[in-house]
Amino acid sequence: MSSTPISSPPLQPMADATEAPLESGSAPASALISAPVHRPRRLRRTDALRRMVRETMLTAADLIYPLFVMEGEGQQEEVPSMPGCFRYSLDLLLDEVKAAYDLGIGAIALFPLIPYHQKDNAGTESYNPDGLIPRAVRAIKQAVPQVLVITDVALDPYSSEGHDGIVQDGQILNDETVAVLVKQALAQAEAGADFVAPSDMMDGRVGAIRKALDAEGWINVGILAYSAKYASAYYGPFRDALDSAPKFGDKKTYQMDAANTEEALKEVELDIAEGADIVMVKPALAYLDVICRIKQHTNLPVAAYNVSGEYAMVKAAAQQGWIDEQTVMLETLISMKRAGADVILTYFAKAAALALRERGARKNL
Ligand SMILES: NCc1[nH]cc(CCC(=O)O)c1CC(=O)O
Ligand SMILES: [Mg+2]
Repeated sequence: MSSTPISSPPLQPMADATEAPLESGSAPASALISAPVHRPRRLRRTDALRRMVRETMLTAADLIYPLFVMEGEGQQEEVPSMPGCFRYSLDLLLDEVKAAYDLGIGAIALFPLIPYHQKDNAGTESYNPDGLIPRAVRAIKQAVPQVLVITDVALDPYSSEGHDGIVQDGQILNDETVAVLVKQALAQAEAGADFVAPSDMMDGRVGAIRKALDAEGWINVGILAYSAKYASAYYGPFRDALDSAPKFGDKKTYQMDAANTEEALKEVELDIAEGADIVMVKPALAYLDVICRIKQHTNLPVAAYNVSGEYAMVKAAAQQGWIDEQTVMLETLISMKRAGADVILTYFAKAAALALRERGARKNL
């Protein structure tokens, strides 16, 4: 192709490359190029204009901050595969919750590191009323009463097998597990949890938990259901954090196949019928289409879990100097909101809230 010379206007000094002058050119110089009727670039000309027509917003109030808690005092341990992410002993956890709340993050989700000697096949420790999670919930509710406390309902951190259910002959028992999950949820409600979040993917657990909560008078304790939770390799760093990797096999007989969407809609429908208040898709980034479909399918708030492996990928690339961490983080989170998520669980919660504060409501991206 021969290059047609196009005369351009003389270069003007420009203060900010992201702002274009009102008159950036003359009429097309060549008869070969006809002037377009529509010029979408008009709406991208200045920052104020871009902000005005921006379709999606991310705010700290959208975020849930997942936190790892462990026994001890005055201790925090960085998770090696999640730089910048720590397991906290209870006292230090309170400082982290306060710091997050002060940044405008209204909700936290708790996950426990359980010492191996407290683990067994039935996850008995999961419903100990004086266990690590009930103690953490009480302490947080005392120190920062306004923060919404969400507790994870699943056996894996408590399971000697590293599975989300009771194991028998290499199988994960469903109904027997649900009976334990119900006890776990009740212990958490008793401790003061605002929401319980079953992440186990046993069938029928949302209905069983709702029924038990209501029977015990916890009518205002909500259920954030991990409805479409996929069997994903993106959970690796989380399992490092809690030392909860399966001791045998994988989780494919209860978590979903990565290739399925219709099944996600079915899972969501069931959880809604069973009494879920919020439905969740997990992981988020590789499943934006699923978030989008579910958002169109229900009027309930939809949550997305920006999981540990998604966090680790961004951190690792940023540490290499290959990407700009803050901008990629915000771009990633906004993609989840754009797909239809109302709420995002993310290990970036504090960093994102800080970045939004720094950049100001003015920018967002
Ligand atoms: N009930 C288990 C649970 N709850 C949350 C996560 C993963 C979260 C993350 O990767 O950030 C997992 C891991 C798993 O299913 O093995
Ligand atoms: Mg289900």
